[in-house]
Amino acid sequence: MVASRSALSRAEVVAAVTDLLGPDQVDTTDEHLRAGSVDRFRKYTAVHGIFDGPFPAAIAYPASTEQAASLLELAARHRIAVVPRTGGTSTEGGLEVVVEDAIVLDGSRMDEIVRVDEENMMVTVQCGVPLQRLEDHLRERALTTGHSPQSKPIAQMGGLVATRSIGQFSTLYGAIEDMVVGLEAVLPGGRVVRIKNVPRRAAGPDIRHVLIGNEGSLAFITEVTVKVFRFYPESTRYHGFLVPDFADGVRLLREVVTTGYRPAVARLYSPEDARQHFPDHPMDQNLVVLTAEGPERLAAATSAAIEEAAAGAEHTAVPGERIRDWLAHLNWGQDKIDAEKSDMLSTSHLGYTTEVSVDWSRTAQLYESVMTRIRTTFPRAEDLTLLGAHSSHSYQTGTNLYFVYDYAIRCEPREEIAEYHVPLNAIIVEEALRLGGSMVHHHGVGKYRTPWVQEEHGSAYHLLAGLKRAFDPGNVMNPGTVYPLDENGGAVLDVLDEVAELDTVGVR
Ligand SMILES: Cc1cc2nc3c(=O)[nH]c(=O)nc-3n(C[C@H](O)[C@H](O)[C@H](O)COP(=O)(O)OP(=O)(O)OC[C@H]3O[C@@H](n4cnc5c(N)ncnc54)[C@H](O)[C@@H]3O)c2cc1C
Repeated sequence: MVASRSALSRAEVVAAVTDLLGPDQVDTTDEHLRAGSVDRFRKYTAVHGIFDGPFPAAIAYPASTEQAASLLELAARHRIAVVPRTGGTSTEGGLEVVVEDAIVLDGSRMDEIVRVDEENMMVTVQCGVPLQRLEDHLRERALTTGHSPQSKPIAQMGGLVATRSIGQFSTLYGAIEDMVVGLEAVLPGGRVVRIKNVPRRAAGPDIRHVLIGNEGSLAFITEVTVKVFRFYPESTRYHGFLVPDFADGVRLLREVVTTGYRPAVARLYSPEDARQHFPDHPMDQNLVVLTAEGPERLAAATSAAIEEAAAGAEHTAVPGERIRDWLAHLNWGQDKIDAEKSDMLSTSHLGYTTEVSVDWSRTAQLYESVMTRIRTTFPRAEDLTLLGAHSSHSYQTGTNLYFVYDYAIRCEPREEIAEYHVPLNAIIVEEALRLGGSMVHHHGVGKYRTPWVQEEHGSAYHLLAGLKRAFDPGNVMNPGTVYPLDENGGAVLDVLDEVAELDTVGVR
């Protein structure tokens, strides 16, 4: 916990925010402030009503970009910490409040679908539009964003862009950074910037990327324009293959993707992970899932290529309908979140995930090394009830690994994070970095992966640090997220010399 650096008292912060927005747009309900001090990284302690603070002074709901700008001006003037939020599905501590008397800046009331431009194939929305609502709106016009993260029913466009999210059909449509055409955001201090919507340009570095993935640590995203695609639901083909080894599955995914075909879904599940989705899944087999969608002839050709690639590998086919029915229920709405809460309470058991990425040649090695290290070195390994992984997003050069771990909690609820979640997360992150991969594939750095962010970027941390220096030198925006926090509430911006040295001699 870090003390507020504002000269304003907690009551004065609340009064100033209420003066700006009016009482209907400011929430100071104790219960909401407590819940708003954490995210799903602390879902187990939260369900037990354990909140250790600090608690925000207020949750502010701007109704417009102008109001968001005046809030950020106020925050900069008085050095009040700000934690941006939209859908609230964050999993890595991005919403955790670590500085006293902060303001949670909640964009969920900025929820207008501003414009569907069918001619130029893009849609402009405010940050608080839930992706599901946008998709429903587009599907009525036979269009889609192509974005389908599992949190689609709840996550909102501002957060989806701010975290560099990715959806289940990423091999075909790309991740959010491939979809964003232009944006509007408010910088610390209240300056509004708009990045215009053009198909492509070569006017210097791509400034969209200053905002995409900033996790609220540099700016508050108020409006987003994303591409839309024609939607062809009737042409989709579903494929499933059981393969004996995880490495066989990696080879099959690589074969399909690098041959030049673009399946929509391209996934590989370890036996343990597959079993949680298909209760009769054989424990000596891994599951590869591929789908083909798009215009009929393209989907047919992709489907044929998938079958051809599978024919070159030892496998047992899974009926396509099984894959179709399973995919239809993969997303998480509020119903599943609520069911998980009551399960956690009644069973003292939960599941978490850590997602990383690595190149093709080291994917199977990373899978094996994490599984082995957790089984042999994690002191509470006997409490694990599930340990597995899947690859869910593949690229020309490699893929991601999404480790899943469930455990029975045999300690006080308050100790769960330190005893289980943090050390398990650390093993996966460390192994990914050791094998030259990235410590985070799509959930964001949040607050819990900042201990490794300098190692992640090496000599290039200088560039990331420069953005903080340029746009938020007072470290008002989401302190402790992406950039490690120092004891005075500032951001740690030094490059780790030993890692930078490895870069310059070409070891990394
Ligand atoms: C069940 C479940 C399934 C998930 N599945 C996926 C998945 O398939 N793919 C995936 O990528 N992620 C997934 N996630 C993670 C999460 O849904 C994503 O990170 C999502 O993009 C967060 O969107 P949100 O609107 O909920 O953002 P929030 O949770 O509100 O915020 C997330 C982060 O972005 C910042 N932020 C929020 N709004 C803004 C803004 N307007 N401007 C600047 N910063 C902002 C916050 O400070 C925080 O750091 C899943 C999460 C859950 C709980």
